[in-house]
Amino acid sequence: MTKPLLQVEGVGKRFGGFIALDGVDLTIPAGERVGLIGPNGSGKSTLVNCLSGTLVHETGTVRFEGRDLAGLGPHQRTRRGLARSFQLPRPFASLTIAENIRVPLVYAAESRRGRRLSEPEIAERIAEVLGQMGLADRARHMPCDLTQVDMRKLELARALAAEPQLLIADEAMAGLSNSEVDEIVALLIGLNEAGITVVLIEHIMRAVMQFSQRLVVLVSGRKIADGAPAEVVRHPEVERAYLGQ
Ligand SMILES: Nc1ncnc2c1ncn2[C@@H]1O[C@H](COP(=O)(O)OP(=O)(O)OP(=O)(O)O)[C@@H](O)[C@H]1O
Repeated sequence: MTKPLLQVEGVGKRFGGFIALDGVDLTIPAGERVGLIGPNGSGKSTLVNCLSGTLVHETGTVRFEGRDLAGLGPHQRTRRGLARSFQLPRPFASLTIAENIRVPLVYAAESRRGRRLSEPEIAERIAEVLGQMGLADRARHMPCDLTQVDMRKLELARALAAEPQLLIADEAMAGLSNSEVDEIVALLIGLNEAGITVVLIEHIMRAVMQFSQRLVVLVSGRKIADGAPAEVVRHPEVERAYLGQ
């Protein structure tokens, strides 16, 4: 069996008396494309925040490449190879698209590679990331000039610039047209084929089914299904959660 890249065991998180995550277990082998779904408020973003270090969970462990991430903040986790993109893109508004890529590149990728990158290497890598995300002709633009779909691509590009092994894409497609959704799905599949393990959190089921090799379902902070997408969507508890029966 492929060695797990991410191992989540018994992760629990409360907000006051409210249980947002209730003992979630999740193992993700390197190379997989995983969809994480669940109704609104089921705990998806809370789980991602616990994995990426923006929230501290009260119970359980998160291991990445076998190492416990307890005590590590978001930036340290990014440097270890776990990157995420945000539901609401947060580019540096006063920097060009290329400069927006440069920041995580210098901060995280240099640390991951264990050496400083030369200016030509940085320029080459920025061009590569922008090319991968279909933003090559936007390098000198400002974020405010981008369309919504290009803004989503920039958000993914910034995560990608850190050269992650695991990319968690949190609702990268909300509000996009069908063809734009297809474009983002194709980009994410491309990243996976280039060797990055990708977890997609998404409400657009067509995109989830197109993308996922495996589907994980959270309901009320509990994992209720985990397996082949076609089987998981037929799971009675999943149908109940989505149809509200
Ligand atoms: N900082 C917080 N303080 C209090 N409650 C919170 C906080 N963050 C999340 N919650 C609650 O925890 C529950 C899970 O929220 P979460 O955002 O993880 O759900 P989600 O599955 O990502 O939802 P959505 O699909 O709508 O983004 C919700 O009931 C939410 O109101």
